[in-house]
Order: sequence, then structure tokens, then C-alpha cells
Amino acid sequence: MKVIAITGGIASGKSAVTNQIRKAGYKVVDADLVSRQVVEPGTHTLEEIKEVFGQAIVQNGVLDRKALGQKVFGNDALLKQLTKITSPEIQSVIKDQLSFFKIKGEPVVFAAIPLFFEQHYEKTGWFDEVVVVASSERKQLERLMARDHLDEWAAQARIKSQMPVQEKIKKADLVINNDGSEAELAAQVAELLKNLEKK
Ligand SMILES: CC(C)(COP(=O)(O)OP(=O)(O)OC[C@H]1O[C@@H](n2cnc3c(N)ncnc32)[C@H](O)[C@@H]1O)[C@@H](O)C(=O)NCCC(=O)NCCS
Ligand SMILES: Nc1ncnc2c1ncn2[C@@H]1O[C@H](COP(=O)(O)OP(=O)(O)OP(=O)(O)O)[C@@H](O)[C@H]1O
Repeated sequence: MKVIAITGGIASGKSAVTNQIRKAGYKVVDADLVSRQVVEPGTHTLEEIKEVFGQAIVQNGVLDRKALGQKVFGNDALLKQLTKITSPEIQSVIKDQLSFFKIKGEPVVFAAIPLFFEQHYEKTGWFDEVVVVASSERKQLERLMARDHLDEWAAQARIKSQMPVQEKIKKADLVINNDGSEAELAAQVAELLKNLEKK
């Protein structure tokens, strides 16, 4: 089974890319979705988060994501503490999902992992190729502020909590440029899938 990672900075367009890939019939493992599953009510991960961030971070048994985001983005030490709790769980579920698709006989699977390089997924040996979705910092900031209704300070804090996109580009096997229109993005994804099907 061929496994292709899709990464890139926050609000760079990864979901736009993976939606199109899913519509084309491919399976996509989604680390953001997994990161929600591992903190569902009753999980030990949620208990650990409560121990570090206090009872008030959980409302009616459910993690208050907005409040946690406000605490950790812009505070490196707290973000590190959160990632230390969540990251091993996320990585283990991703591994299981990839194994499942392998057993099912899927020839090609994609995995959208925002923190692919930050969390050193390249060292796992699970991935054959890494595609980076990249946009200029200005576009990224604009899109992030609009999508998540964040002010510039909060949006910058999120962007700065990640590896700079230029560094991700250097590590990529393929770069999808998302500074243009959605149609231009779609054309690049279609090209990627066409090349994959040729192989
Ligand atoms: C802090 C939390 C609760 C904020 O939740 P919220 O719903 O606002 O954001 P969401 O989870 O949809 O993430 C949006 C984007 O933020 C970025 N992001 C998320 N976690 C992190 C992190 N630890 N470090 C840097 N960027 C991050 C990613 O680009 C992600 O796509 C949440 O992001 C979280 O639990 N993060 C830790 C889990 C994690 O490491 N996720 C990344 C999987 S690779
Ligand atoms: N080419 C484009 N033109 C205009 N808007 C776009 C384009 N690409 C993405 N967007 C918009 O920008 C925002 C961010 O895109 P998207 O959600 O796909 O990013 P992401 O990388 O998945 O983000 P995250 O890291 O937070 O998961 C969305 O509101 C999306 O609709």
C-alpha cells in the first residue's frame, strides 16, 4: 500500500485538498479528526488534560476546545504540555487506521497530518511521499482570520506555533501552491491524482 501524507501550515488548504481526494474515491486518514476522538468524554487523555489545565476546561464532560485553544496558542510551554499528552495517542490511532486500510487491500491511502514534521512522522517509515500544501503567510493569515473568526493577534499566535511553511517546503516531495483560486488548487490536485493513477 502506498501512503501519501498531506501537510502544511494551519489554514493552508489541506482540508480543501483532502475533500477533493475523498471525492475521487481515496481513503483519507485525518489527524484533526483523530485529535477530537482521543479527547472524547471518558478517555484517559481527557482526564490528563483536566489534571494539567483544570476542571473548568471540561464542560458537561466535553472538552472546551475554544478555551483550550485560547490558553495554548501563544504559550509555548502550555502547548508543549498539551501536545505531550495528545500526540502519542494521535500517532497510535493513525498507525491503527493505516494498518486497517492495508489489511483491507487499499492500494493508495492519504493521511492529512498538520504537524507531520513538528511531530517527526517522517521518521516512522509509514509514508512513501509527503505533499505540502503551501500559501503565503498573508493568504494564510487572511483565510485563518476569516474561517475561525480570529483577530490578527490570535491568528498569528496559531501560525507561529508551527514550523514555518518555507521549512516544510524544503522537506516536501511535492508542493501544492494555494495562493490562487480554489479552481487553481483543484487543478493541481487533479494533476496529482492523474500522475498517481499512471504509476
Ligand atoms: C488546542 C485545540 C483544543 C484547539 O481546537 P480547535 O478546534 O480550535 O482547532 P483544531 O483541533 O481544529 O485544529 C486546527 C488547526 O490548529 C493547528 N494545531 C492543532 N494543534 C496544534 C498544536 N499542538 N500545535 C500547533 N498547531 C496545532 C493545526 O493546524 C490544526 O489543523 C486542538 O487543536 C488540540 O487539541 N490540539 C492538540 C492536538 C494536536 O496536536 N492536533 C494536531 C494533530 S497533528
Ligand atoms: N484557494 C482558495 N481560495 C479561497 N479560499 C480558500 C482557498 N483554499 C482554502 N480556502 C479557504 O481557506 C480556509 C482554510 O482552508 P482549509 O480549511 O482547507 O485549511 P486547512 O489547512 O485544512 O486548515 P487547518 O490546518 O486548520 O485544518 C477555508 O475557509 C477555505 O475555504
